Amino acid sequence: MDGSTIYALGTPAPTLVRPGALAVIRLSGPRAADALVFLTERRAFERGYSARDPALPPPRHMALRTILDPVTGEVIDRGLVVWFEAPRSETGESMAELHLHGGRAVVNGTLAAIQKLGFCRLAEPGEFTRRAFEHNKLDLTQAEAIADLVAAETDQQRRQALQQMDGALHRLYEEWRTLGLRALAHLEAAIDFPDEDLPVGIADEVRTEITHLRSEIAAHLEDRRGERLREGLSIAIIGPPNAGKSSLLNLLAQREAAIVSETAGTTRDVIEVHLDLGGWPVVLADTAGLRATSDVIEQEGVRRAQARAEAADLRLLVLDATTDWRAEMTELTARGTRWDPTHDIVVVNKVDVAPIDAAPVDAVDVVPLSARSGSGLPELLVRLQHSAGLLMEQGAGAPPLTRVRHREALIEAVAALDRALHAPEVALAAEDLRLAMRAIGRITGTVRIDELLDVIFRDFCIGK
Ligand SMILES: Nc1nc2c(c(=O)[nH]1)N(C=O)[C@@H](CNc1ccc(C(=O)N[C@@H](CCC(=O)O)C(=O)O)cc1)CN2
Ligand SMILES: Nc1nc2c(ncn2[C@@H]2O[C@H](COP(=O)(O)OP(=O)(O)OP(=O)(O)O)[C@@H](O)[C@H]2O)c(=O)[nH]1
Ligand SMILES: [Mg+2]
Repeated sequence: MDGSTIYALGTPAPTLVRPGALAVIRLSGPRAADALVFLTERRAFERGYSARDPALPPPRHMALRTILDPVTGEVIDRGLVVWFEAPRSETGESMAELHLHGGRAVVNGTLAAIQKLGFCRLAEPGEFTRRAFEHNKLDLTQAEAIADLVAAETDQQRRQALQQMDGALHRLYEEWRTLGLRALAHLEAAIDFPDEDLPVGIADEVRTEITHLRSEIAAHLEDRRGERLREGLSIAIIGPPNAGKSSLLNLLAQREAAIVSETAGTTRDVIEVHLDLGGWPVVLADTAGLRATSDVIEQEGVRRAQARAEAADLRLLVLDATTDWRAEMTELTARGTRWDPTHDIVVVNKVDVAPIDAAPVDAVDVVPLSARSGSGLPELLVRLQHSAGLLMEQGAGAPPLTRVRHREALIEAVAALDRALHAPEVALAAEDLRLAMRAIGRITGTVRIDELLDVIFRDFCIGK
């Protein structure tokens, strides 16, 4: 950190067409209070400023002030201001906030006025949060949770981000580090005070500790719910050509996202729409109808459809009630594509023209639907939410893994623990255990790597 005082607009930049009602500018750093006084008190420059200056409201109390250009004295706005005295602030530094009217001229005029002070600079993306990290207000998993909270589009994403912001992952990973460091201390004791009567290699009780730690981390790595929740549950709509897959996508998306036509083989590319399914974020993909074809472009479409069906968390098989859909269903669910009967769903479409008997087929439930009239949609939504819940629901247990960055570090930790368990010498086991703990420490930031911090905070928005 460079001891500078930084500033940024914390609300969206006002545009000509869309000014905000309000705009908030935040400052952080040793001269935040100076800036606030110089921006609100005409004679501050002349009389010399002190922390007792009446222009400065008591910490954490909002006050109404006239915002002035510090050089010309011109009035820019009349707004509310707050001062947070270090270390009781979001960043742990002295901070000031200006709550302004949201117009372009007001915001740009105030930003220019702050620049004119000569002792503040524009914040880089994520720099406020980074300073909070530097002042131990939060660890890296909590900083990442702030970015997730800002990006959260559904209730469930918000809940997960809040849990992580509250330190759930921080506590879990620090607990593992503590366990590992304890085992390491035992190993080091064995190196320092070798027991001549004992065989070389790690003692049984340390082995048990490491094995236990390894299995906890491995179980955490198995769990994909947290990542799914951040990225969205991937649902693939698949089925034979002309069954109404694109019609169903449009119905669920409530817009004409995909082209619908009576020609079989209309959809070739994968078409994605993002939905909020009762709090679960979903990426719904329409795909090309699955059939053997000599059309090269359609063949590529079928290949993409199959790849998406394979990769998806959940498949929605759409069949055409006016055809021999039972045979089609047996064929597609039994072979051809990946099929998971616990949460994948079969939809039989066009029941407006060909009503069906909705009894299960080969013990698989079918959902009758008319994408045209919308009948059957409520039942389908219930089924979809149920399946999403099965795939995503998190119990009261340990918090789930949420990021590839964490996953990669934990995979590295497990590999190092495995090496430690098989090490021929205690000293080598200790070194591997140390590497495992370093990998976990990188997740929380306890083990600090500057390049990593740059990468993490670069993805934040400016002003966060
Ligand atoms: N106006 C405004 N609203 C905002 C923010 C902000 O910076 N300004 N936030 C920006 O992220 C979020 C709130 N986050 C905050 C986190 C910590 C502190 C803070 O003052 N912490 C002190 C005191 C804690 C206490 O009194 O309990 C500290 O940690 O020492 C303030 C805001 C959302 N809303
Ligand atoms: N009667 C009736 N027709 C429907 C229904 N849903 C879709 N259709 C019609 O079926 C035809 C095919 O619909 P699409 O949604 O394009 O079918 P698709 O499965 O995406 O077809 P491909 O992209 O070619 O694989 C269109 O003419 C639709 O209007 C329905 O519920 N009832
Ligand atoms: Mg289609």
